[in-house]
Amino acid sequence: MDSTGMDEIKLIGWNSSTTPMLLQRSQISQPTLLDLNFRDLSYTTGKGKRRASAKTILHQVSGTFKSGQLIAVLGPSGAGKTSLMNILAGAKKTGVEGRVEINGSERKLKTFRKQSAFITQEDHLLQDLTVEEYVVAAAHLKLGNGVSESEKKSTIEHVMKILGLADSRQTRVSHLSGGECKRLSIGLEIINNPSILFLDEPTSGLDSSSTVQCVALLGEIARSGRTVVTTIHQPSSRLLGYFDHLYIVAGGFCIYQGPVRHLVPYFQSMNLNCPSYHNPIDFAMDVACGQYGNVLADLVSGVKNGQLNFQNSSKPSSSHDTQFCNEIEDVSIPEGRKKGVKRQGRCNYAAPFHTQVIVLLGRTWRTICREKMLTTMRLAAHTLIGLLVGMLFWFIGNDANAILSNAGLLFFNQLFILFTSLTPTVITFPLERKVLFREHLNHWYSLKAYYLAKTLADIPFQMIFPTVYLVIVYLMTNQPMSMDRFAMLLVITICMSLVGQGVGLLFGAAFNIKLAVFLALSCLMPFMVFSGFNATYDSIPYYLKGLIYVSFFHYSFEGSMLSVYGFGRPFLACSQVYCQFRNPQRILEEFNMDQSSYYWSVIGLLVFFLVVRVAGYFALRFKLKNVM
Ligand SMILES: Nc1ncnc2c1ncn2[C@@H]1O[C@H](COP(=O)(O)OP(=O)(O)OP(=O)(O)O)[C@@H](O)[C@H]1O
Repeated sequence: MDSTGMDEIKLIGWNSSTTPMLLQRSQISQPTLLDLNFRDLSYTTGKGKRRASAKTILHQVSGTFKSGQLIAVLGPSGAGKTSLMNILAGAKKTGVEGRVEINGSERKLKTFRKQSAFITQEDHLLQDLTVEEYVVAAAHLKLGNGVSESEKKSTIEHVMKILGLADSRQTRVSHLSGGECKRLSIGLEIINNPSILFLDEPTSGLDSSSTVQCVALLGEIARSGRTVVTTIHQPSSRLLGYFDHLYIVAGGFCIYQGPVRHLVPYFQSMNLNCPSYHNPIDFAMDVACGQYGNVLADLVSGVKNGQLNFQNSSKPSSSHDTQFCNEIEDVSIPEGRKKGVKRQGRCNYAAPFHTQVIVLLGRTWRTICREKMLTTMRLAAHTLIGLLVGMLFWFIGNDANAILSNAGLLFFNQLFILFTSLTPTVITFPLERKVLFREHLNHWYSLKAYYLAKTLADIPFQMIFPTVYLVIVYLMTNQPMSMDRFAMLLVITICMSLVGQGVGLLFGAAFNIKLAVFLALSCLMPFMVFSGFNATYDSIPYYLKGLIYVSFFHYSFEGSMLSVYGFGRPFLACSQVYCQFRNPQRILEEFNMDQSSYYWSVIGLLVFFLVVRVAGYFALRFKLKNVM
């Protein structure tokens, strides 16, 4: 490519309506040339803890995938294609043995993640962003501050044109078709010019025309020097022509590796003749499924389980010794190509930490604001429940005869705020986690940046909803008309909301939706019992007294009571002949709170907020390390 970037490559726009277009090469078309070589890869599930259930999915398979090639990984269902793909992409590490090399040297996973991209079968995308917003955010995160704004802009335009998404730039992801979602997923990953692209079933769910265009596009991406590895289910004969290299897996073994055109001769060399006018892949799948007898062992040894690359000779022979196969060449980069290879830099993210946080913050805010249904429902719930509670406890706040009811109201407030902040998070986060996993795996941003942005983005919403609720309830129940007391109660309520959201995040990070909802709600019960409302400190058995200090309900209830009855509040009104609790100090004594400090309650809640946030971060980190 010339330095002005004016070389042209022919790329096919994906829309069936568009004709092949000539697009200028930009920086996205000059990747580092990387050959991928793997030796004796085995993958066993259920190892260690559950030895009885251990299952070997891949059996010492080897192979070589070269740059500039479009490689299809094929095989019957359950053969181990996805497992192989996950391992090669670095998305699966547990239970894996063997060696993966890049240009002849052992793969360093951190560096490799920067050089490669993995597009999973399901498109885990944020549904409420538009195509343009998604691509712009990806460009800022993946190209970093080293690339000028104008370059980023031209790259964004280029990617959108290549993928035929220019007309859908203002369309939200939730409204895109399956094919458009797939194109977007590919576009987001090629924006920073990765050298190796892994795609798991990129054509699943696409119609035949979109499938051809998808594979043609992948072929063009490969031609520009990238190594493109994709799993695919039974490609048609027409589709087969786009692939350079086939890697066929059956029962966790490699039964063929080599060029597409040599597949039939390879089977012939094993006395397996593909019927005329038969799709060779259909034939290969039938063979792999055992429909032509027990020939898998011969096929596996024919290519030495992937160590050999089958090359047809001009004279077919029935023998299947190595005369038909070339030992896989040394994959270290030829001298001539080394010049074009960029130095593999230190493994850090393209964008600095603060840029990652700013971009993620903007993206998260947009998403939250656009989740109109959820946001409206939350606002409506806080308003309606506030009104209902206000009517139920109408004007009891200054009535010395309704002390227990008022204490119950203060306890309920905290309970309500906790659940309304916890539930949306615990339900939505397991889904959002998949987006995080995909983007983090593809080296978009660090987990720390994501987590900080997530925490900051949620804070305004955790403040607004409790404020709406509290204003309504406070006024309708006639709590003391003092700005200071209202502010103190509001601080406690917002802290409780933040704790609730943190608990939701912790459980949402660690478990799937069903388990997260069940466990989060169950685990809250003991905290609730030790709030000080249901049982006072004096009434709790001595060996359980310590638990009151680890209950954040205790701090929120105590802080609420002190806000309303503490700080020298004057005597309450009495509507009866005699009221036992006219003196607010007596009320606090009754609840064992006369010696308590409001400030310790706030500190207690803030400590909980920090603890659950940090625990949530480590739960995510653990998941990221172990799910992969
Ligand atoms: N974590 C796991 N625990 C137990 N078995 C597993 C696990 N992961 C994969 N397997 C099994 O390993 C085999 C290969 O799975 P894999 O998803 O790699 O197959 P595949 O070739 O991609 O199949 P398909 O084409 O149907 O997607 C399957 O039998 C699957 O049930």
